[in-house]
Amino acid sequence: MDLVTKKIALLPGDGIGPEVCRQAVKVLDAIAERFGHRFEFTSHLVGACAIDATGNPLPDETLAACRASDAVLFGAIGDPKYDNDPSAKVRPEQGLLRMRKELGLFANIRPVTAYQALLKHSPLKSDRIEGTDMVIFRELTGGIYFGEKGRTADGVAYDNCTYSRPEIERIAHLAFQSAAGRRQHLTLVDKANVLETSRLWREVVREIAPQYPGVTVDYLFVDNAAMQIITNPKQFDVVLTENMFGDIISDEASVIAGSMGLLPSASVGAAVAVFEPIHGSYPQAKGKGIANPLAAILSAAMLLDHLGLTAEAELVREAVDEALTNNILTPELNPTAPYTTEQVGSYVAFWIADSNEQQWNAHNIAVGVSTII
Ligand SMILES: NC(=O)C1=CN([C@@H]2O[C@H](COP(=O)(O)OP(=O)(O)OC[C@H]3O[C@@H](n4cnc5c(N)ncnc54)[C@H](O)[C@@H]3O)[C@@H](O)[C@H]2O)C=CC1
Ligand SMILES: CC(C)CC(=O)C(=O)O
Ligand SMILES: [Mg+2]
Repeated sequence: MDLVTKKIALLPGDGIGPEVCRQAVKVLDAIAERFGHRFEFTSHLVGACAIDATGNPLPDETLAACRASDAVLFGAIGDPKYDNDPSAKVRPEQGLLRMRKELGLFANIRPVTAYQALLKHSPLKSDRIEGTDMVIFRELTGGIYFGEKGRTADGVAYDNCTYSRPEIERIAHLAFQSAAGRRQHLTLVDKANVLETSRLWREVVREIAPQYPGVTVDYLFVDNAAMQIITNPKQFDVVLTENMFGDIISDEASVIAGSMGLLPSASVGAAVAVFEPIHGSYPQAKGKGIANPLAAILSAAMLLDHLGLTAEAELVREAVDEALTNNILTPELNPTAPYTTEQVGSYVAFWIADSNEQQWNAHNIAVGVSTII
């Protein structure tokens, strides 16, 4: 692979967003150093910090910077002062939703893996989850999150859910293509026994299926899917679903990996792609050094894949596996001998920088290297 120069827009956001983003940048810097690439980072406001500074959760400058970049790395947005004020008209989440809409990020791809080294930490039985390897394709710019919403004169609240054929078709094709390159199995999760939008999803997916003759298609109601994802996750390969169902079942699926701090995602569409952990701003953890940075780091690996840097992405994943295997884990996974957000990031970065030299003691590296890198 030739050496590359890439512009990466960083949108760290709120809460733990900046802490986990910092670790992902450290890891990308280690990749650049090792392979001779150049990643040019610029940082921009989004979410509550953007409201505080400008009154707008997605300033024009931020959107322009995303459009001018080769890729975007996003942390998380959200702040309790808005979560606890239902009457707030301007909210951090509007920044994230508008960014997705403006950049046309119609597909959010969320891989879920049961890591061998973490099976023992899972609240789920190992034999149920061992070998799980699924990817959730969540529609990201339609459905109830984007429908007309409001209150009527007599105080009734409403959120409309709409989907058009083209909105379903474009993500369904991506999901089918993914399934065709994996285990040839696609499950559409919907609520077609009740919702008209879900019936349209089934109709469209049924029409498209013959274009992918090798792929077996299953249809599952979302309530049933929520149960089966936990009790029998190995049956799933590619899961295709609408915006809100995908949001909910992917948080649930993070229990299979072991933590919300482990699930990365890629949001893709027509133009620039955004890479973001699936978790939120976890405000209770802000500044405490307890947030798991691996979801952000694995999102950076997806970013590398997207840029065509597959060997580099693979090295990041190897380094993460190494951290998991050596118990270099934040407290939600390792409460008795936890490492900090920064130590976990440093361990991964150090392993990338020096993975041919594996003589060192894992603990010393994680503790010592944080002052070096
Ligand atoms: N993409 C985004 O920016 C998202 C933003 N939000 C916003 O985040 C704020 C907090 O929302 P919550 O519902 O509490 O969701 P959250 O994802 O921030 O946290 C939920 C729970 O997941 C765990 N968790 C999350 N990230 C973790 C990490 N990196 N390491 C270890 N454990 C982790 C913690 O137990 C936490 O209590 C809200 O303002 C919400 O609107 C929520 C989800 C996504
Ligand atoms: C603002 C929310 C839709 C964010 C969220 O929960 C997510 O994208 O997973
Ligand atoms: Mg969510």
